[in-house]
Amino acid sequence: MSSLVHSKNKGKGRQKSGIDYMNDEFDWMAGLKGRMKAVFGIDNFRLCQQGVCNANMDARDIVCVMPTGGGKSLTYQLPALLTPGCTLVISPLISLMTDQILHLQEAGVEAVKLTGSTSLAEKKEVQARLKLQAERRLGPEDREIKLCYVTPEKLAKDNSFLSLLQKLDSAGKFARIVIDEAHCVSHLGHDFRPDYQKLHRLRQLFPNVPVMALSATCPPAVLQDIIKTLGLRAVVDGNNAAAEGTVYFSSPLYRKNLHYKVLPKPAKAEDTYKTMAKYILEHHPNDSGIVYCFTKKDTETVAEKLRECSQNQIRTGVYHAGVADGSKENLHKAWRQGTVKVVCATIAFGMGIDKGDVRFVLHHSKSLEGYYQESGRAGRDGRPADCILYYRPQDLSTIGAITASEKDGQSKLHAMLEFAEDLKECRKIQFAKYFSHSTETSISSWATEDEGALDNCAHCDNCTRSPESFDCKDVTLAAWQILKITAEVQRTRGKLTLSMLASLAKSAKGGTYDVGKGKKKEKADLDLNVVCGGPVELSKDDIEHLLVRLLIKQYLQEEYQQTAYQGILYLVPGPFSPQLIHKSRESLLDGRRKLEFLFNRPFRKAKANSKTEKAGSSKDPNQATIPAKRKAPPRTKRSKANDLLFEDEEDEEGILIVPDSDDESGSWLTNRSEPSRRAGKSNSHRIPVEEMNDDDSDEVSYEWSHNLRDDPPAKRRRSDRNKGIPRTNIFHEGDNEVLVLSSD
Ligand SMILES: Nc1ncnc2c1ncn2[C@@H]1O[C@H](COP(=O)(O)OP(=O)(O)OP(=O)(O)O)[C@@H](O)[C@H]1O
Repeated sequence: MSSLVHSKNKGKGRQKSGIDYMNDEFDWMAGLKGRMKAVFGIDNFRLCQQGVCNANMDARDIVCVMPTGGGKSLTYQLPALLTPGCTLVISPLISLMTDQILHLQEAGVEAVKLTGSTSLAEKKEVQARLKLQAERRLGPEDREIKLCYVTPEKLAKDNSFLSLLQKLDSAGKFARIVIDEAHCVSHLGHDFRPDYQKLHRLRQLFPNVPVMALSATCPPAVLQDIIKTLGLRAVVDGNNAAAEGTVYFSSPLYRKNLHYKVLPKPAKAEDTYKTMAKYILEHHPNDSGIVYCFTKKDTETVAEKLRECSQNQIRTGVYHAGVADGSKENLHKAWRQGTVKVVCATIAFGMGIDKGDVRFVLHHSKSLEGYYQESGRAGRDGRPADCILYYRPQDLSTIGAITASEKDGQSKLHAMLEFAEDLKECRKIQFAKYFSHSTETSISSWATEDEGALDNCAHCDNCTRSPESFDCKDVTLAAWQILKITAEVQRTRGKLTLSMLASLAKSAKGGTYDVGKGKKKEKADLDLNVVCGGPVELSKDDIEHLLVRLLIKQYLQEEYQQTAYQGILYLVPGPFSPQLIHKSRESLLDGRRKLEFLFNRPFRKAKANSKTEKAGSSKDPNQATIPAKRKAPPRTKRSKANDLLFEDEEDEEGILIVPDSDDESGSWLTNRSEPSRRAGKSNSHRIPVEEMNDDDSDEVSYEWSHNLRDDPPAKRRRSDRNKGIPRTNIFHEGDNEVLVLSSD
């Protein structure tokens, strides 16, 4: 063990079978709690913090997995104050360190950082202080450096710094090595960093200095990789730990105070800015928040537009990798002081950003991983916060083109679309299912002390959605028509984007579309009466949502084409298309087999209202987003068996019948016409699909009230025997039900 004098095994936490580090009877507990209150202003430990602090005080090697914003920092910062010597914290991002150090210095803790961009003078000063510490030559006025933050790159390259650490170790002044974001060690993790792999040297150089690895995401394979790379011993349970081994702690991944919602994204960018500004002014006029954007340019545009749309009431700032370091630090300060309220940022802003009172995070995400991760920046003080995902079906085309070349980009986008299209299943359960599948993290990680992983959260948009706000529609015929159209377009070597396909399917008789490429491009006619017996009798919004659902269910699939200027995503018949398309129109109508999805129920607004829309109109889907009261309705414990064992029914002829329980679609876009009005407009002539315009005199919108709703009647579905579609199984892991998603 470390040459430091630790209170090892002095406490009363040692049980017969092992040490229960969650116990509060350790000798150091009063000291920990006193400093926690005095320095950090925190009264009580949360999640597994107490156990981790105890194991830390006991000089154990530790792996701690806690959700983003859970409070990992306290688990090493607090013990560092009560342990002689300096704790080394390896952290991947300079913004992360800057933020942490600002906090610590404000609290009167001696914390420093050494990175590639540290000035020579500062570096010399820090090293001189550490040297004095190592040589035990600190004067009565000198204060020990308690926490020294470094980047892995710095550690890998700077041998003189390593030698200084060795001196500290020899003097018993090297308290601990903390590796933050430890999943970066593993090439199996989503954020592998080569310099993290070099950290294996630390155990060789400092065999007696305890190591602590922290992460918010650590599936079993990544955990094994971390243990191996860092040279740690096998893990032992923090509640019942053997005297040897790496003490392992984990906390539920679900944070109750985060309210997840998917909101409709208007078709036009200008309208999206207005929608966001309105949302902020109505629900969070004085709160801090983050708007995550895709590109650096977007961050600047959004920041400017939010200011503009709110007549400068929303004070915005910009953060992305291209912002100069000095400006970043200024932004951090302004944000923390509240002179900037809303940061418009790329994902570069986030890791380690520790501002407790972020009350909302707005996303336009391309993956559930991103949405979940970035949502973690909200509500770190434990108070309620909103995590909004803006979505519209056309995101498939725009985001799909961006992610087409990314590893797993398509499957991640599909998962995100499925999440966004879902009007019924609790968001927490959706996350739990998705992450247990995609990261092989046990689904029990989503259980809290009082709630099972598969219990409804009772406060997300789907849990609070009014049953009057959506309809279940039989779209068997519409789906058949769409597939007929795509088959015909494919036969003639044409291509249609989601928007073009929706317009074409909706046009009264048909339209034209492009066939061929470049100079050989020509127009082809498509007569809907001939191809599929007429136009699809759904609104264009509903058709767009239906297209996404058909894509998710593999009746359609994407075809990506890269031009000199841009990537374009087309929709073409998918692997399951033949199952539906070979039916005759008449046989679809016999009612025996149905394809049903949920759609948001539209309501009609008078045009005058839409133009002079007043803040607070309860009918506006973008306004009634927050339940009037945060009070969660009595938790409805769904029957897990009923909840989870939905399986796609497959009739004897092989058509998938999708029950409404989890295959729903919603139509959220505003400013669109209804079928009847649209039909009246374009009967007489054919127009190219790109030119079709669905503007109409009345505005159709959708109710967006999130009232308490009854649980949907559970339906059972048989297994989808088609390749690639996950199946669900449940078994028990301890007291928890474990859901396993597998593909045939
Ligand atoms: N026991 C507690 N009670 C109340 N607030 C706490 C507690 N522990 C930590 N916090 C606060 O929670 C916030 C998040 O803590 P922290 O930055 O350590 O999260 P984290 O787990 O490191 O998240 P990330 O993975 O994003 O870095 C901080 O503002 C911190 O002060």
